Amino acid sequence: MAAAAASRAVLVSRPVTFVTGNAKKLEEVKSILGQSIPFQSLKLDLPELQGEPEEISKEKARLAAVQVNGPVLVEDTCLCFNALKGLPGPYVKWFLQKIGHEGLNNLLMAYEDKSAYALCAFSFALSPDVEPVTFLGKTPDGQVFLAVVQGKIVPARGPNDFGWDPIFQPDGYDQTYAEMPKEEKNKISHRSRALDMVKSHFAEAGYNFSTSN
Ligand SMILES: O=P(O)(O)OP(=O)(O)OP(=O)(O)OC[C@H]1O[C@@H](n2cnc3c(O)ncnc32)[C@H](O)[C@@H]1O
Ligand SMILES: [Mg+2]
Repeated sequence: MAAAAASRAVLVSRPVTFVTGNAKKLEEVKSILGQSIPFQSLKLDLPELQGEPEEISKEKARLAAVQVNGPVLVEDTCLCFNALKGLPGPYVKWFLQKIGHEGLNNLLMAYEDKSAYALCAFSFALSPDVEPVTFLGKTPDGQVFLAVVQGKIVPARGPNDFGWDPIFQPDGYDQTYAEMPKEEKNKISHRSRALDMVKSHFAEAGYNFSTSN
């Protein structure tokens, strides 16, 4: 496999830039990718767009690629409540800011079903002129998203240092994301599942990115 990829290596004269305004995302991406994909980062507050996760993520990549004028990686994260047909989804940032962990729990008060899923939609654009690729791992019928972790919404437990981590308990675990050691979250998270697809795509495409500008 490695030999096949190497034989059709595509040399890219610029490094990949991961664009985000969120320091915690960056920390996780760094620790999940390790040395597997060398990248640089740029702190930019991209617009909070509306729509389906895939479209939001793609549009973020288009906007970021124009700013960077080179290869970019971005992601958009959603927290989706099944009882609310997927909301707050991509709008969770505002919900969290306005009503907090307790408010998010209260949204589900009227429902027996507390199940939820975390989804990370990464997009990669090779340049501003190339249509971005999005990594959701969707099956042809659109039902299965590989970049998803199923779980449930619980009253907040654990350190409050990253978003909605204290209220999301993944299926099969008795700890919330916030209670888990970071390495454990990074092994099983929506972000690491999505990054597995990014890594495979880069390997298949044979990209060999420059490490300096
Ligand atoms: O600049 P970008 O990359 O867009 O960063 P952001 O903070 O605006 O992030 P999103 O638009 O993707 O909004 C997702 C919201 O979910 C939060 N979030 C993202 N990943 C998370 C994770 O793994 N655990 C808990 N909260 C997370 C994040 O802090 C936001 O409030
Ligand atoms: Mg954002």
